[in-house]
Amino acid sequence: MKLHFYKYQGTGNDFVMIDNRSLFFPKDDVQLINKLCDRRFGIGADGLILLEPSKTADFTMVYYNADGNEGSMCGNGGRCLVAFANQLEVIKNETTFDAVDGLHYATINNGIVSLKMIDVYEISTQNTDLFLNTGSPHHIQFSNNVAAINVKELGAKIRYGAPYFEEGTNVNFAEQVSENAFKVRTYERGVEDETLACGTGVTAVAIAANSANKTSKNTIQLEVLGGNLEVSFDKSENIYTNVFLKGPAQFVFEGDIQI
Ligand SMILES: N[C@@H](CCC[C@H](N)C(=O)O)C(=O)O
Repeated sequence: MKLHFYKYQGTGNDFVMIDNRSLFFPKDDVQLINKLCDRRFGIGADGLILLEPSKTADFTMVYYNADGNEGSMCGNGGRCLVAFANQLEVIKNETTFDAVDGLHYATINNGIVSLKMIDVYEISTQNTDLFLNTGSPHHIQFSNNVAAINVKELGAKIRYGAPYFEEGTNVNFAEQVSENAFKVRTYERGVEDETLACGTGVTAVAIAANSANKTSKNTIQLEVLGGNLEVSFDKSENIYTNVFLKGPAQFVFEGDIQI
């Protein structure tokens, strides 16, 4: 059987997209999803996303990590899915869609997607590091030189270590470059490697930086290996609301693969 797919990327975080409005895709086939994401034996991607119907919104996002397992929220994947829904003419320039962490509002203008993320109520500290959930769990370590870090090695050590163990976390290393700008490198759970960008990760870094008084700004620029993202939010009594993740989301190619 041939499977028609679309490939998208957002600041180098790349995704296989499937139009699953007819619900034909075998969602429990972990091996198949893992193979489709494999960069040698498949299409190659950090994750796979199904666009499905929704009873309450314009569409539903179902996200799988490259290892084939269903993941938590993916910020860059969500932004790419909005661009995909726009390409399929499911939406125009504005949408609300369903995802694993609830409803998301988004807009798309000239390839730039702005995606509303969940509110953040809780930020915990572990020595000098921070942990918070922006739809996916994120550990954040601030550093003076992220270029010098072995992200795969140190990221894996933190991801599998206490207090995360098997369930794990994504791990972000962040370096402040100005009052409102940070460089970020991320180890992604489920990819089990460094990716070129992570949307929920840079969202977590922006909020953590504000919470740790590294910046008083509420619009933060994030430089990742695959490009630039922007995160903005409102803050009141240590609660972060109206959190938006903004940046490019681009169609790369489409094709058929034998499965
Ligand atoms: N790349 C994603 C994060 C994906 C979620 C993650 N790997 C997990 O399930 O923990 C993003 O852009 O947010």
